[in-house]
Amino acid sequence: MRTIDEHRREVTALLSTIGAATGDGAGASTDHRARAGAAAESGAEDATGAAGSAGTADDRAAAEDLVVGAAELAVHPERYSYRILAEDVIAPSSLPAFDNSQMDGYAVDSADLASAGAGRPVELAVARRIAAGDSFGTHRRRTATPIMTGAPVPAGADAVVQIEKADPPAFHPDDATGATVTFTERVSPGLFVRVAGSDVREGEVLLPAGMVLGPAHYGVISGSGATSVSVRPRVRVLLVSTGHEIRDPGTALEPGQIFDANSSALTAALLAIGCAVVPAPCRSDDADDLLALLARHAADVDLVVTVGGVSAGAREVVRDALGPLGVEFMKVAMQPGGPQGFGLASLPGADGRASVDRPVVCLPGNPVSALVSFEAFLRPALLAAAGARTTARELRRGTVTEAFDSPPTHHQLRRGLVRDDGTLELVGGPSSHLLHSYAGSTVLVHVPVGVSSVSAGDELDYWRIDG
Ligand SMILES: Nc1nc2c(c(=O)[nH]1)N[C@H]1C(S)=C(S)[C@@H](COP(=O)(O)OP(=O)(O)OC[C@H]3O[C@@H](n4cnc5c(N)ncnc54)[C@H](O)[C@@H]3O)O[C@H]1N2
Ligand code: MOO
Repeated sequence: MRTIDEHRREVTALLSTIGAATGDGAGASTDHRARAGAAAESGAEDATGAAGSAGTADDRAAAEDLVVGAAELAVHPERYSYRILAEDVIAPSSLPAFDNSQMDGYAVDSADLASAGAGRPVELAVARRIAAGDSFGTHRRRTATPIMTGAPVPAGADAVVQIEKADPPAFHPDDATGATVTFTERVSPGLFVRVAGSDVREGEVLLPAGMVLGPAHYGVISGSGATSVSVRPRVRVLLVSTGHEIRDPGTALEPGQIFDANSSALTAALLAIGCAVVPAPCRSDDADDLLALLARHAADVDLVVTVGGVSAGAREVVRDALGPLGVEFMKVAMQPGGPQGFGLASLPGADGRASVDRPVVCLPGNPVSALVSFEAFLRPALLAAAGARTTARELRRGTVTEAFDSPPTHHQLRRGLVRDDGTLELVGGPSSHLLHSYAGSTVLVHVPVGVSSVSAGDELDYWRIDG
């Protein structure tokens, strides 16, 4: 039996072949594949070796150009979710681009206020007002220049005094003549001046390759004046949930049949990390039916994920169909999610076309097992394959609120919630059919191998699953 870490490493190594292994070119558009070296370049674990085994991957684009702008984001939101930078973005300009005021107030030369203090007011003549958007002005000594937040600090001024600290503590009207203002505090040079380049300098790395783009990233891209960035193509996943008992929600069930939960759950999980998903359930336990389904779709995807049909039943459609084609099945010392399979499979082509090699990952069919397996293996491996800088969820430690048993031969992943006081509350039992309990959870709590009982107050690792 293998450990969670061993299995994750092997699945990660397999998925690092995405692009390289799909070297037949069938159905591939050149701008839609990750290149062979992509995962290796981004530091994916064990990415060497397996990558580069097929020669035609280099002619596939490793990146797509993504136009960045509010209108595009609003009109095509699907293009912008979970995009991963293909290369470093270099800052085309400094941020801020020029020295500007952090406050509404008066730009001054700090030397003019050197003698100011309580009972020692310094009175300055009020100069012409500068607003945000005005061009660079010049500041004369022994004056105070009214300046608004974001306006360029005029040459000759080196500090800004907030309007609240001035006397009077409000701006004079535009048309006031001969106005003066009084200050009773010294100021240090640089006070409330946002210096050009203090956030990022022109030519520096604005965002590194592998960054997953979110609101602040899109903002800083636009704020620096860039209009597009280079992102990784989405990894295309064929999702095959299996079982002759599963039916589409909305249809009538015969006795013994159940609605398909896994297709929706795994599609959502894959979309959430930026994959393009082709859901194609196989409602049959016949290996030939599954192979025919794979033949129809495999050439158009980078990865096949199956769900169900991997345990020890009399007919296990996934084992039966894919075992002979190169997929290995094994048990991981994890509960739920014990039975697993993966491998590079030589899949039949449609309509007599040549077979295609595709990485295949086989998850167990119990819905909680499938989602936990996604969390433990598929998610990190796919993120590495897609070139993400961070592939692992952040591990935290928390104190559990109740005692429970755990199988000492297995890692156990229990579902739970983090209470307001930071303690961990378990949700539902350990069984892998309890999908409703999973839906009410925000964390997975890890009980390591070797632990047979946990007491209230014990500390365990956990990670969030709600983001
Ligand atoms: N004799 C043994 N039996 C089982 C073992 C074992 O080691 N020896 N392992 C158990 C464990 S652990 C798991 S997990 C499951 C894995 O089974 P399969 O991957 O073969 O999955 P299925 O048998 O197809 O389904 C299991 C369970 O989940 C339900 N299911 C399947 N697909 C869906 C779906 N799309 N939506 C909702 N529910 C689904 C299915 O009806 C079954 O109840 O095997 C144990 N057995
Ligand atoms: O290990 Mo299974 O995945 O409990 O249901």
